[in-house]
Amino acid sequence: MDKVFIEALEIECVIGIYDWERKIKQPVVLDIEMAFDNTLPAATDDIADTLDYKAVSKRLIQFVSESDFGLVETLAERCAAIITSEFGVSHVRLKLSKPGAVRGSKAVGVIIERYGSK
Ligand SMILES: Nc1nc2c(c(=O)[nH]1)N=C([C@H](O)[C@@H](O)CO)CN2
Repeated sequence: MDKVFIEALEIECVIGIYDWERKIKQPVVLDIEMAFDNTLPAATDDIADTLDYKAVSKRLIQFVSESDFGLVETLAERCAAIITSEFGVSHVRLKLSKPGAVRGSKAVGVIIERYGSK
């Protein structure tokens, strides 16, 4: 399966279940793999025939930076839903990391895979 990927997209947002976390912004990092067909854009060399990683990144930056969920699970699910519903992606694997959330770890978070209707 061909994939477009976005690696280590860091975005600041309100995220966390504790009172002190509701008052600050913290970074989350997204690693995303999205199914697509590489053969058509490779034949036409036209951005209109592919999944534009810049457009996906801009949409997620807008959404995540304005979000204020408690759990990383909720934020990850909502990001995956945007990718499948708004960009017509048939399969997405999304890793959402929260660096520095647990002392001694590099990051914690969730990895989810979701399928779109297309
Ligand atoms: N599975 C999860 N566990 C925890 C979460 C979470 O979002 N999902 N969040 C927290 C706190 O917000 C933590 O990140 C603060 O350091 C704890 N466990």
